[in-house]
Amino acid sequence: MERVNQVPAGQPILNVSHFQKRYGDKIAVRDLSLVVEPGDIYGFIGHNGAGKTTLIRSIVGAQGIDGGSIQVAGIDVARDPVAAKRIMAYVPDNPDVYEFMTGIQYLRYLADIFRVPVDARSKRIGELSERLQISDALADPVGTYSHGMRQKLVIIGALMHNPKLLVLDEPFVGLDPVAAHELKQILHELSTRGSAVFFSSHVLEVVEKLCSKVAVIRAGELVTSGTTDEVRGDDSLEDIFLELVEPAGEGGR
Ligand SMILES: Nc1ncnc2c1ncn2[C@@H]1O[C@H](COP(=O)(O)OP(=O)(O)OP(=O)(O)O)[C@@H](O)[C@H]1O
Repeated sequence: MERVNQVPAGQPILNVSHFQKRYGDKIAVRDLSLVVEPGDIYGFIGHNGAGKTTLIRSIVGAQGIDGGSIQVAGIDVARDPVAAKRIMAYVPDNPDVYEFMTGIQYLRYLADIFRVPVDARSKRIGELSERLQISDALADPVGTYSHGMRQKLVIIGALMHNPKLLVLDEPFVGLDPVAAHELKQILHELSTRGSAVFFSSHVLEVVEKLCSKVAVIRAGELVTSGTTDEVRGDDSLEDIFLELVEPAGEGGR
């Protein structure tokens, strides 16, 4: 993967400002602000139902925004959704893929949507499918794939157009240890090329090791964010998480 077009100096890759989202009468996320810079690998953690998927779906434009704003490399996702989608990629928590396509058809389909030239797409598909050990299955229909194989396919598809911002919802769920290791390497490489990664996870050890920055959400509100070192201080991320998300006698769910 070549280096992505540079984001103008001083411009964050992701700027979430006073974001709010409601479902009916219920406010799922309120007044949430965070900034992701080029090169960041940003971990987003919180209890079940805290609001992680809600924010992620609004960042990638899979659902709307009820308050505040979200900008990707300076592009407002609500005002210019197509331009914003062109420079980011989304790996959802449930890798639902067109079952009637083969793996390679799905990847070529995505490459067409994102206008990836034929030589570049072949190179990326070859390299990534080898690394994630799925090359042999690319000729098979997606309907025959396991959950982990679909997850790998969706990850490769997300990397097809070399996104400036890669957003992943629980990306390590269902991946075997080799694939999880490769994915960590791939995310790291993406960040060193000037892109940014934002992902939710319940696997705090991975977040602690991989992420340069972390944010903790509790019941729809951000409780802390910053560099991983700042957030955890002298403790483990797990200790901090339990302290922030489950205060004594409350539980936070
Ligand atoms: N489509 C929806 N309609 C109504 N309520 C919803 C909808 N989607 C999410 N919610 C509610 O919004 C809140 C936040 O949900 P969200 O899926 O964002 O949490 P999460 O942090 O991703 O949880 P998990 O770790 O379990 O995936 C929850 O109370 C959930 O019940």
